[in-house]
Amino acid sequence: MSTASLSSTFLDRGCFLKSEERLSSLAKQNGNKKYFGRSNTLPFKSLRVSNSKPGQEARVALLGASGYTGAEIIRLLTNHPFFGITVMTADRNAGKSIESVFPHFVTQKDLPTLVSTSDANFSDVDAVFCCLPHGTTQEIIKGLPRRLKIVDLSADFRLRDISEYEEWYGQPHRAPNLQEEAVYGLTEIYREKVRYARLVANPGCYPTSIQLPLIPLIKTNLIEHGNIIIDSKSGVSGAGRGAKVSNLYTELTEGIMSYGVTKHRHVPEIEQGLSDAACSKVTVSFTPHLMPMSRGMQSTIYVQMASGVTIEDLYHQLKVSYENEEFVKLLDKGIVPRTHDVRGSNYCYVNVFPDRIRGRAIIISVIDNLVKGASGQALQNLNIMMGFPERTGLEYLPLFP
Ligand SMILES: NC(=O)C1=CN([C@@H]2O[C@H](COP(=O)(O)OP(=O)(O)OC[C@H]3O[C@@H](n4cnc5c(N)ncnc54)[C@H](OP(=O)(O)O)[C@@H]3O)[C@@H](O)[C@H]2O)C=CC1
Ligand SMILES: CC(=O)N[C@@H](CCC(=O)OP(=O)(O)O)C(=O)O
Repeated sequence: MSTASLSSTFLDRGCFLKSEERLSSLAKQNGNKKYFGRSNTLPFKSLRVSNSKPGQEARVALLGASGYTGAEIIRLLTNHPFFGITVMTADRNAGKSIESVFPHFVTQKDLPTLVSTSDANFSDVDAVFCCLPHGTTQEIIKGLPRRLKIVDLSADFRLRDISEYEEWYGQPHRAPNLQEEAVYGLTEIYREKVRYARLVANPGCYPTSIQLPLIPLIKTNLIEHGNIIIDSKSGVSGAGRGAKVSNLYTELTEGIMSYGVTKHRHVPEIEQGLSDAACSKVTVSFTPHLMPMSRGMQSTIYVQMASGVTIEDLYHQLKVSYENEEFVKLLDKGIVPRTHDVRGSNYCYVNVFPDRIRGRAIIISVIDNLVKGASGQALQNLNIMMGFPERTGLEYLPLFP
């Protein structure tokens, strides 16, 4: 596909802000291949594209670079032609080089040394990925210069209702004014709001895997709103890199563990998104499980179809909703989505199956919790906020097996 035809595809889809001339010149600088067209770059192959020197296009600060989602953003940005990382922060690991924390970055010699967040200098920064634990993030983001575009991966700005945040997260909200301007970054659903946002609250991994298939079906009244049962499973990287007894190999291997039963903090986030789609309050039964795998997430969702609706209607609606989307794929009928098939990629694979109980359907959705469930979607959002094509730096095929 030519540069011109690809860029007009982006224009048609409303995913593109730069002028054609600028795109062509940027494409030329990159040998016309890293940025345009589909790359077959293998996941985990660490490449630094020729013009991605820090400062050349957009300068990024990465807060929480020594955590799992921070590392995943570094990996994705090594293949991004327009972002350079100028600041990286850590807490216990402040003062270290990134390769001493993550030896898989040994080839990335031009990454900055980790500093503590309080020592970070934002004068050479245009945008921030905030990969810090929830609860610490509001204070830190409140202190950042207002000219910065921010994508926050924590849960601190996801719930519009401050009292709901305080109830589910057990602490006062420390930046209620910023909450008002935060845009919820489930990209495929809120793309136009993301485009003009200064602060994006990146969705949780479970809510991403659940809302992507359910929102189109709820919006079109194809499923009952009062009878949604969600069973989700996550790889252990979803819990972060911090040491916890419950994440020890011995506690996890050869077993499955339900947790947060009846009270997981993603419930209000899921219900907020589904209620918005329904224009009325939607409640769900949701149980997450920890699986003995490092990354990957599956949500199996049991729904009651509305009166007169068939499985064909559900399939057709998902097809129509996502046929022009790069990162959400409805599989062919009968094909079961597997976490293996999206590993290391920004894809969400979905399918819908008729239950043997008349009138019910089973939806299966898979993502990589660290990519579409966190860092990949965060980059997708920042690309849009900065006017770069949405899939830049995200064109990784899944790593299989
Ligand atoms: N893991 C996942 O799949 C997903 C995670 N998220 C969210 O993204 C955020 C980051 O998650 P993840 O990368 O997994 O977490 P990690 O625990 O792996 O990393 C946390 C990072 O924050 C730093 N940090 C910890 N405490 C503080 C503090 N008080 N002040 C400043 N920095 C601090 C850590 O530094 P150091 O290591 O040096 O101590 C580390 O760099 C969390 O809010 C998480 O809930 C969202 C979706 C999915
Ligand atoms: C396996 C595991 O522990 N997963 C995390 C969710 C990861 C995520 O999406 O977290 P945030 O909402 O904080 O961004 C959990 O259940 O709390």
